[in-house]
Amino acid sequence: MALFTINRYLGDEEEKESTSESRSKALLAKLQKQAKAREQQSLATKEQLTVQDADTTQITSGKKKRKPEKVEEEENKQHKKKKKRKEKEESTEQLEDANGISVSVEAAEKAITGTLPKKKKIKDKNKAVIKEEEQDTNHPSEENAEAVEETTGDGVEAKESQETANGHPDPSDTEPGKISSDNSFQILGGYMKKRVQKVQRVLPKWLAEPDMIEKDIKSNLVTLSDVAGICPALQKKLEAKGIHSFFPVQAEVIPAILETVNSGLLIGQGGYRPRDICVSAPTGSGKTLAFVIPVIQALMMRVVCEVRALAVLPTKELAEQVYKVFCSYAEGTDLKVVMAAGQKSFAAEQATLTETRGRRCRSLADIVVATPGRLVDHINKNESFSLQHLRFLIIDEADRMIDSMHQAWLNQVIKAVYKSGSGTDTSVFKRVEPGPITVASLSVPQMPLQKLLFSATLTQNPEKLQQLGLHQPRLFSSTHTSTQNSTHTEEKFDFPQGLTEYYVPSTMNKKPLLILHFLLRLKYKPVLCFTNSREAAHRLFLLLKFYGGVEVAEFSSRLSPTERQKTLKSFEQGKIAMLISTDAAARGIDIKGVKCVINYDAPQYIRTYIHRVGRTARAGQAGVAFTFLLAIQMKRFQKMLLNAGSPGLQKHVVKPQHLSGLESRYEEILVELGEAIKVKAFKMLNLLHTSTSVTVCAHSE
Ligand SMILES: Nc1ncnc2c1ncn2[C@@H]1O[C@H](COP(=O)(O)OP(=O)(O)OP(=O)(O)O)[C@@H](O)[C@H]1O
Repeated sequence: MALFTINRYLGDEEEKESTSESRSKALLAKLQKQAKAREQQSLATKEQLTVQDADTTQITSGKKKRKPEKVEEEENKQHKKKKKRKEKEESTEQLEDANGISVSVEAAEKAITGTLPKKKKIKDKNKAVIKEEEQDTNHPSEENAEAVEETTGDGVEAKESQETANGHPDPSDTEPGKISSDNSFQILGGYMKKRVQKVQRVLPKWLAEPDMIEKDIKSNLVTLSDVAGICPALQKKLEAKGIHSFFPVQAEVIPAILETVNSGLLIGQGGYRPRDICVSAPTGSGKTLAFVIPVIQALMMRVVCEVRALAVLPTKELAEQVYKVFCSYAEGTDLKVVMAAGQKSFAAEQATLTETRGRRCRSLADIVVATPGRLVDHINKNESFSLQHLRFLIIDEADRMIDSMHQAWLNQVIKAVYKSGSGTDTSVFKRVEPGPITVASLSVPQMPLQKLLFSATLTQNPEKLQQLGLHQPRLFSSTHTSTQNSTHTEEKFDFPQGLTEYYVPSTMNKKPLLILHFLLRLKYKPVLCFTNSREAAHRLFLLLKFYGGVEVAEFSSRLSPTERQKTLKSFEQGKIAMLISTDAAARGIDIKGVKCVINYDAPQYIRTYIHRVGRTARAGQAGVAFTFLLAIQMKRFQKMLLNAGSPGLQKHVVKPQHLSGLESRYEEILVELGEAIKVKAFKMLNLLHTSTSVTVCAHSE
């Protein structure tokens, strides 16, 4: 007895037949029937074609009835012209034939192939009809001319072939804008201008629906004990440093990170890899503590010293700032924090990172704070530097760090993290670069690497974020981006609550007087003033220094890292009334007590603006920002701020009489400055000349 019966469906008729022979017979009969039907159909079509060719006038009149009067008139005019042209052509053709001087293309083709092309055959038939009619009437009517035109050419042929192929009329005949008054060719596209449909912006769910962070710091403080998971020792330390409650971003993000280490550092919650965390919160909202506290809390019970947390920042100054915060909270624990940002020589940094005794290397750091360049140097040149136990990768100023991805620093870090992934290691420290989840990949738990991203202007561009290779990211944000009706491409950002923004209409010549007015007459000190280039910062610094009256300093790449460090310290201590800086101090720098930011040169990009003005109004405090705008910059700047979600930009007009008192001294200063620059340039030239001649002498010796 057969175990299985396979039934094949062969149609209703076949189902009735039981034997295979009868089934195939039935199938054959069916196929024959179909073939016969098709034969008959094609015969009928041929007959129809002949009838149509013979009686073109009838078809034309039938078609004509369907056309509106205006179209008909237009067509008649066109056809009259064409008819005349055709008659002319035909007469020349006939003449040429009669004289035997020229041979037409069709005749040549016929001579070669023995047949005429299909289209030409129809055309010839029609020509014959015209000739007959001409013989009859000697004056062809407009109707006849139209009939000739309508039945000749591709229009009819295409229509017929379409009808026979599909069994439906050609839709191009019924579509407006596609009917050609001249059917000798077929128009494929319409003339109508169509509005291009805007593409709806669709964000991934994690970006579109973030965990919301309250914007108002002051009215949303959370007491330290209300945030779960922080040990009493750390709470004490916070209080000792004047932190009595957490800011909203800290109250949301700290528990979320601590939750991912509930089951220990080696595996994520429930054995799963923890989700990466992205935080987008305004400048000065306390993002640094939002990662420092949970990382210290998670690592403080560690037994072996290995690099478990790595914070990457774009500049030396920022790295140093974050390093100091880590150090202050790691104090009293076994944790060792090391900075690798190029402040010291490579060898000196290497000595603080690793130690080699005999053939054994060991890490001297639990937490490393680095800039991308130096980090890559240590990965490539320091063999003892290992990231194989890295648990947290913190990327601060994440949007800026994405822009520096061309340096491929992240790839190098990831490579170093999964370096030991040979597949033979079966310990819990085994690390294999995560791929698609399979039973095999889940069978051995491995220590996860979790990325923590922070920025005040985190990009919402999924394409850019994708470069970071995030794992099921979770976003904490104070701005909600609606996915509904969001066809615009502008990104919205959050501005600090205590910030008041002004623009000051100005001209190029008035800008130096304006800055003098703000510095000498208004009580906004200390002021942080931004220019768009280091040359501009230096010129302005010289001008204000020559003018005198207040202490000013410059901050740019013109200074060495040590000079910059000193300058920042003096500014923080209140020894400098105005710091003139390039965008080197625009991001992340936390200087307490900055009451006012002045954009001497208007920033070109919204992100630059947000970070610059974010140096004031920090930690829920109040602050003002002024931007000097030339008339030509006004419209674009206002639009840029409006699109970014600025709460309001106000106009601040400085009356000319306020500046007039400063003018005479300013003129004198310009002369003095010119002299000084000349002397300086002369000295520089002299110096250059001496050094060149010394070199030449040395070479000649
Ligand atoms: N809970 C808190 N209570 C009091 N002050 C705090 C608290 N948290 C942070 N601060 C202070 O707020 C200031 C700004 O914090 P932080 O530098 O972390 O801001 P940020 O969000 O990183 O800013 P930016 O985006 O500009 O880098 C710092 O001086 C910090 O000491």
